[in-house]
Amino acid sequence: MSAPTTSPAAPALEIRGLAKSFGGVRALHGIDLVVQAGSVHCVLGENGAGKSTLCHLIGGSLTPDTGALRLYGEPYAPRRPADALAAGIAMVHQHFSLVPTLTVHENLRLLRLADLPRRLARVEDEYGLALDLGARVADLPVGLRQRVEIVKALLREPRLLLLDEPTGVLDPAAVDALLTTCRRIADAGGAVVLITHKLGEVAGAGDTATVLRGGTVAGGGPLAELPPERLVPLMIGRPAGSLDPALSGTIGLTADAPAARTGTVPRPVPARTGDMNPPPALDVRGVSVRRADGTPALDDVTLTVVPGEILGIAGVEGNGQSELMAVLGGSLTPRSGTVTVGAADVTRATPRRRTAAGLGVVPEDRHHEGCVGPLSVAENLFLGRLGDFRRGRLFLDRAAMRRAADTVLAAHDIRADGPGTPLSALSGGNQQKVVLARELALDPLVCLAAVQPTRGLDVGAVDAVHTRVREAASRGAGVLVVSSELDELLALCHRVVVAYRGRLSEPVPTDHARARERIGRLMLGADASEHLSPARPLPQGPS
Ligand SMILES: Nc1ncnc2c1ncn2[C@@H]1O[C@H](COP(=O)(O)OP(=O)(O)OP(=O)(O)O)[C@@H](O)[C@H]1O
Repeated sequence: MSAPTTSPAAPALEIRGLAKSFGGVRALHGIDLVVQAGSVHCVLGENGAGKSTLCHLIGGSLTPDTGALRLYGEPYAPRRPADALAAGIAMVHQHFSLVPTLTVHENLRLLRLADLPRRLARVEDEYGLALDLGARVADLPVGLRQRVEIVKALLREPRLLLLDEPTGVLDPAAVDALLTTCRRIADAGGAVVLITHKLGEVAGAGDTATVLRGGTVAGGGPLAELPPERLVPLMIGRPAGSLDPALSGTIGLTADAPAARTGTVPRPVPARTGDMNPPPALDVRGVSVRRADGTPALDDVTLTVVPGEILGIAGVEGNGQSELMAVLGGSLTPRSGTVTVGAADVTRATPRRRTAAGLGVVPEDRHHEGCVGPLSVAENLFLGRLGDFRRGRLFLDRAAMRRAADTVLAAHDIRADGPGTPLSALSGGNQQKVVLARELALDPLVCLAAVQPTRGLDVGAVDAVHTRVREAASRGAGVLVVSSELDELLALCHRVVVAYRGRLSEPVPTDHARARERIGRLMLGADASEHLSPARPLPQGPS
C-alpha cells in the first residue's frame, strides 16, 4: 500500500450528495460518506441497498448523476476505471475478472506492471498471500481464485482498496487472512472500504461503518458505538431479535451457533421404517471422478439423503465438493457409480431430465451456470419450465408468466423493477434469490442440492432462506447443502458429512454435543481413517 501523497490530514475519501439512477430505479441518492486514512470502513446494507453501485461509482465504472468525491483532499471525478487506477484506487469485485484459460502468472502479467516479481514478493512478505503462479485459473477452487483477485489489487500498491463482498467464497481461514490484510493496510496508513453482510467481519476488522438502506444512508459511525443489535435494524428495518437465534453464528454475531440452535432444527422424517417408505431423495453410489492430472477428485463416494433430511457437506474447499456438485448438476459425468433422485437414475441425464426427476441444483458459480443474465427475471425464474406458459405451438403467454413471476418476486422479497427486468440489472443478492426461488419451486421437488445457498444474502434474506429450506424438507424433499461455513451447516442441517481428499466421512448428527469439534477434526483429516473407504458400509438415514 503506497503512502498518501496529498493533504495527509484530509480523509482518504469524502463523498457528498452522491446520486445514481438506472432508468426509473433510484439506486443511490443523497449519499454522504467519509473514509479516514488509516481505517477500514465497512459498508453494510440489505440486498439491493446500493452498495455495489457505490463501489462502481468510486471505482469509475459508473459515473454519478450528481454529487462530488474527494480523494485525499483532491477533487476526484473518475470517468472510467483507468482513472480510478491512476488515482491509486484498486477494487475487488463480487465477480471474478480473471481469464480462466490462462495461468495465474499470465493473468497477473496482463496488468502490465513494471517490476512484477518485486511486487509479488512484497505482497507475499507483507500479507502472507502466496500464489501458485503456474496453476491454470480454471483449475483453482473459487477461494484461491479470489486470493488471486486480491493479490492482483494489492500489486498495484493502491492507497484506497475497495472490496465488494470479498469473503463470500472464502473458507474461514482465508477470511481471517483477508481481514488481517485489511488491518495491515489500514495500520500502514492506507484505507479500505469493505462491503460485507457478515457482522462478525465488521466487528473483526472495521473501524467505522456506513449502513445503506433503499439507496440512502440509514446510519453509521464508529463501530465501537454500533454493536450488532444497532446495526441489524439499520440494515433490515427490524430488530436483531426478530431473526432466528440459530442464525447468529452464520452472520457472525457469535462464535458458537449450536447453543442457540438447540430446538430450532426440526427432526427429519424417519426413513426406512417399513415397506411403504419412499426411496431416498438422493442416492449417490460409488461415484468416482478423476481430475485432468489423473488424481482422484471423488473416490468411490457414496451418499444418501432421505426425504425430509437436510444433510450438509463440510470441508475445506478443494476436497471434491465442487466435483460432486458438478456430477449432480450434470456438467461432469463420473467414471463410475450412479446418481439416483427418487426412483430416477440421473447419472447421465440431461439438465431437463434432472429437473423432471425433481432435482433442484444451486451451483457454485451461479453467474455462469445458475442463470442467464441477459434474459428477464421472469424467464430466469421459469427457465426449463417455459412449456408451462406455452400458448399454441409457437407462442408464450407472457402475461401469465409475468403474473406468476410477480407472485414469486413478492413471496421471496426479490427487489427488481418488475419481472421483465434483465436479470443482470438485479443486485447480486437478488440474483441469488432468483436462482433459489426457481429451484425451490420445482414441482415435485425431490431433492435440492445447493452450494452456499445464502452466499451474498443479507441477514434478513438468510433467515428467510433457512426457513424455506426447512419448509421444503418438512414437505418431504431431501436437501443437500455444501458449505465452507460450519456455522451455517450446524444451524441448518440434521447431519453433516465431511469431504476430505475426495472421500466423505460418516454423518455427524448436528445435535450431538461435540458436533463442531468432531466435524472440525474431520475437516483437518485428523480422523482420516473414518472417511469411508470403498469397503465400508453405506451410511443409513436418520431414524
Ligand atoms: N445496471 C443496472 N441497471 C439497472 N438497475 C441496476 C443496475 N445496477 C444496479 N441496479 C439497481 O440498483 C439497486 C442497487 O443495486 P446494488 O447492486 O448496488 O445493490 P447492493 O446493495 O450491492 O446489493 P447486494 O447486497 O445484493 O449485492 C438495485 O435496485 C439494482 O437492481
